[in-house]
Amino acid sequence: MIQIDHLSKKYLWSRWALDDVSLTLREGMVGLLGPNGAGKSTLMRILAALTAPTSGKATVFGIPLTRAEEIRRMIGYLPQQFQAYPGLTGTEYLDYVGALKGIKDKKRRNAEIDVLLEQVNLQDQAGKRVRTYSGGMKRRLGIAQALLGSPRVLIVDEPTAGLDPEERVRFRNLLTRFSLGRIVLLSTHIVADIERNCRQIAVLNQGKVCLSGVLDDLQECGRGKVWEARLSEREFARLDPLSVVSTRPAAGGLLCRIIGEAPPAAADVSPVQPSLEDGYLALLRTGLPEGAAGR
Ligand SMILES: Nc1ncnc2c1ncn2[C@@H]1O[C@H](COP(=O)(O)OP(=O)(O)OP(=O)(O)O)[C@@H](O)[C@H]1O
Repeated sequence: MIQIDHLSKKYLWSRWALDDVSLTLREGMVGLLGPNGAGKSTLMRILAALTAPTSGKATVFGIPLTRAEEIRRMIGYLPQQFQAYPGLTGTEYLDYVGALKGIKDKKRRNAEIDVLLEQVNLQDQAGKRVRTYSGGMKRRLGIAQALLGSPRVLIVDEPTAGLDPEERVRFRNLLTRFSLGRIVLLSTHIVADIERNCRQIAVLNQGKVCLSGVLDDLQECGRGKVWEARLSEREFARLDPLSVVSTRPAAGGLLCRIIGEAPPAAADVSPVQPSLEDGYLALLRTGLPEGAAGR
């Protein structure tokens, strides 16, 4: 379990990147959602013992962040801007990381690297230098280095950025398998990345936790706030653009999915079931529904 108590972080010349964050993260996949600048990467770097908080504390399986070496040995981390040495081959790079992670036995290291290369679908490129890899291939190498050594906690910062749809699905399945009996903390601003496979989610906005719970809690945030309206171009022009989730052409104008506390002013409007993404957008735009506390 990861226990986070009143963590705050302020960078020099910046507003609070994290503002009194308290969360309990349990075994399984945990999705950390939030818009750009919400504080996701900052929270992850703090939990990986790479940045110190300004105030507050956290423990990872009972070990406080102040025991940084122990924390780092327990955690696999894929940063948002992952870089590997360009002159090494994929295998050489993983071998180097494996040695750093304390896998001393060369045979064991090689065996683990072979399995990982296959899991991230890099086995055919493993002998080539990293400088020749595409962005998606580098990302997959980053995922492999984070999984190396089977850490008890895996922290992956926007891991699917730059992956094609097929690799995205492969990666999601890999993480789900890996999360059995471990904590996998995955940050994203793409709701589809956390659909189905996350047991727990937390939503950050402007450094604060605005929801901690399960996927249904997020979907509930959209209840009574999602509308489908057939609009003329003139009606559409009067809408707040931020309230429109999607539009498609329809007879006599546009069919729009709209988020708002009240239905849009239009003749042809009906309420619709919120999707998970609607719930997320409604939460960011209109806040928690009345009486909701998350868990
Ligand atoms: N090294 C830094 N120095 C100063 N300010 C920083 C630094 N790193 C992050 N910030 C600021 O802290 C806030 C949170 O940034 P952070 O990168 O943690 O957000 P994020 O949710 O990961 O965003 P994104 O989804 O865009 O990656 C932002 O306002 C950002 O500008």
